[in-house]
Amino acid sequence: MHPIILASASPRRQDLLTMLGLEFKVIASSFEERAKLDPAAPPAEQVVTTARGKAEEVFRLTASVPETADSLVIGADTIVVLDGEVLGKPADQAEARRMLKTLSGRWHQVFTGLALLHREKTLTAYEMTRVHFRPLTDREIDAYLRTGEPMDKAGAYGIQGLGAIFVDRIEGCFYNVMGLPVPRLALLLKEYGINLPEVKTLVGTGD
Ligand SMILES: Cc1cn([C@H]2C[C@H](O)[C@@H](COP(=O)(O)OP(=O)(O)OP(=O)(O)O)O2)c(=O)[nH]c1=O
Repeated sequence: MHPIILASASPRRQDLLTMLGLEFKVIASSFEERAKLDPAAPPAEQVVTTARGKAEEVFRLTASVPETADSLVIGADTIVVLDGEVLGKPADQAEARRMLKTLSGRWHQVFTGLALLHREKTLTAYEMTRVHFRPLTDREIDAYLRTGEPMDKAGAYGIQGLGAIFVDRIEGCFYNVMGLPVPRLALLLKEYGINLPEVKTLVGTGD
């Protein structure tokens, strides 16, 4: 099995790969995320381009070293999109407050792009999840900001954390919002011969 390298500093992404029972190393990518992006490009293209950029930067390091030349490098990128506006990680509290106010009481989309780079094959994909926030009061937003949770997350919220109290509807993959579309990633990993444990259906197998 190819050694897996996660090109991400995101603790959520590390948690999700661990949840899948995968062994992997982490080499964070310092790829300049948004600098080179065409802001008019479709969100799916933006997250795939950025995920690929993150993975490529790490792949260049690992591919040139014999011990890691057979590695499979995984890059990911998550953005929140509302009315066509991309909400990345907030620059400061003021921007986080503005993001949460615009998300309040409305549907938005979360896109995560994936890039899997191996010397023999590169695969990319993206997933989109629709998330609805109930209306938020300014007091709730300020209290949430004081927790610090918004600051390292696209759209200034963490659905897997306290941000869960804002979400009253979701359509699509939950883990995609958190930063890794797990079902889609499992399908891509099969293309590299990495088959996550077969989950036997308990009904009707008899064993
Ligand atoms: C919407 C949402 C985003 N996020 C996180 C996932 C990502 O870590 C972050 C989006 O920023 P990213 O740029 O995708 O990732 P990152 O900077 O955290 O890590 P790296 O670039 O090294 O891979 O927002 C949540 O944890 N929960 C959520 O509900």
